[in-house]
Amino acid sequence: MIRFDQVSKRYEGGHEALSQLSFEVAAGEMAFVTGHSGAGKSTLLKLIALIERPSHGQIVVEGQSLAKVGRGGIPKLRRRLGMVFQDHRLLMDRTVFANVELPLTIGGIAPAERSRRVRAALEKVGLLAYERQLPDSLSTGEQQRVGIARAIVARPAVLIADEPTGNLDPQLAVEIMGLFAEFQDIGTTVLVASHDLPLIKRMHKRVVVLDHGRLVADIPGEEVL
Ligand SMILES: Nc1ncnc2c1ncn2[C@@H]1O[C@H](COP(=O)(O)OP(=O)(O)OP(=O)(O)O)[C@@H](O)[C@H]1O
Repeated sequence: MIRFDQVSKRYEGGHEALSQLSFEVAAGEMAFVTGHSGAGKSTLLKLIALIERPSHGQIVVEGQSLAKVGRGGIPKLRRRLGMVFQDHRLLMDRTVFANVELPLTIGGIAPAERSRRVRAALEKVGLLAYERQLPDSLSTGEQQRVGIARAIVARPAVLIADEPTGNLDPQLAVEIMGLFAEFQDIGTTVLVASHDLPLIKRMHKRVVVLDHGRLVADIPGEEVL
């Protein structure tokens, strides 16, 4: 679960990127965050991942108040959190397998278990045949799927994604969103930032709308037509 309680964020020297934001995404729920460019979508996700800290208010992830997580506790929190970025941030000099394996290596998982889980994650995103390749030899969409495999390999309770389909063709974008919905089906809490309204509408999931850092609408999935 993810809970924001009266959260505001002001960047140093900047205006307020988020203003008194309150909402909750229940465990096992999937929701989209949308809004214009600069509305605060990325900021919201960065606060969940502790890439940024709020100026005011409280954020709780999986029952843990983030204000109580110090620098030293960040890796532990991130182990329960899968993160997908638009630019996927893969290590280009490592194989697909090694990229996906990374969170498990950091998490101290034994090699045999790591291999099993990496292959399961690659199979899930349809890339098992590419495990020995370098990311450069893959298409943009395939690289994005490697990023998703890396985000889910440690079976996080919460999956957050920032514009995960931003540079993909429409067909592939639909497939990627379908993958996120599958993770929700197995109990993962999923929060996806996207400005692709036609795609969001196809998914029939809850939509939280931001406008200049404020929550201006919260539409339940069954009302998303
Ligand atoms: N590191 C930063 N320092 C100062 N201001 C920032 C910083 N990051 C974001 N902002 C500002 O905060 C506001 C919200 O930005 P944010 O990136 O969260 O919006 P967004 O909805 O994700 O936009 P986009 O769709 O263009 O990615 C914007 O006005 C942006 O200029």
